[in-house]
Amino acid sequence: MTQKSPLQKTATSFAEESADEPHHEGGFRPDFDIDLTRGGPRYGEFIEEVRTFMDRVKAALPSEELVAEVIDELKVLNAKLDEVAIDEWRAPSGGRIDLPARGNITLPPYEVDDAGEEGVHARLTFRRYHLGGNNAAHGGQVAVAFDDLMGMAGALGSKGITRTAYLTVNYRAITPLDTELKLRSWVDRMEGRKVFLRATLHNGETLCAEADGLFIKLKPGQP
Ligand SMILES: CCCCCCCCCCCC(=O)SCCNC(=O)CCNC(=O)[C@H](O)C(C)(C)COP(=O)(O)OP(=O)(O)OC[C@H]1O[C@@H](n2cnc3c(N)ncnc32)[C@H](O)[C@@H]1OP(=O)(O)O
Repeated sequence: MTQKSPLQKTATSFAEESADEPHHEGGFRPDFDIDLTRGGPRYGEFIEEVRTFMDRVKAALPSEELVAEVIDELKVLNAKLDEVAIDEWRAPSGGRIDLPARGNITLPPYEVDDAGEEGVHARLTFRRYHLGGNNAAHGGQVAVAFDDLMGMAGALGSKGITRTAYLTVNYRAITPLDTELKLRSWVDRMEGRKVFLRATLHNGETLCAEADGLFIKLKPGQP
């Protein structure tokens, strides 16, 4: 890979700065610049197909026969993937920071435009599998996006590994599906291990939701 994304650049410098600290076996480990070749060059395409599958499942009215057929095919695929299951630290899903949402299938697919101590700017699109009702994103999915991208801003802003203590989301307007939205998250202030964060989610000029959260910097070894 010749060009690094903003998140890769920041994660690399974060990992370098953390290199002298005691190895952290708890929380989220700071070794972000790990092998981005895991899963191979088509891993992102694989994750995208999984997301498309979830969209199709959410939208489908399948016949009894089609349900049976899909079950049989899924059983074959699940058995193949079960053979290559590995621990969370080495699985590419969630660790491929070169891919949308780090290749994590449970996150709404986002692209980070800018990430650093000042905060994170990302674009994300909720889609059919995130449906709450009437073409709007499920509020829990909005909270997932805030949690992850505020956690990222918290980690980069505090140069530490943080966990969410509380997260308050205010839903201001419908969050549409299949629309590119902008999420911004930033550290508001820090008090010792307490990292207070804020975030906004916009559809153009419309504020869809905003959040404030407290993330706690973990002590070495803390789960
Ligand atoms: C580059 C790639 C990046 C990649 C970035 C990837 C980002 C992923 C982000 C995902 C983040 C998550 O979802 S994390 C998963 C969801 N969260 C969790 O499971 C956390 C569960 N809770 C816990 O583990 C714990 O309660 C902690 C760690 C949050 C805090 O425990 P602790 O470490 O023992 O700290 P504790 O002494 O209790 O509290 C420290 C201070 O915070 C205050 N405090 C603690 N909790 C609260 C609270 N809910 N509300 C108010 N205040 C609180 C205390 O009063 C105290 O204040 P004072 O007396 O000092 O004033």
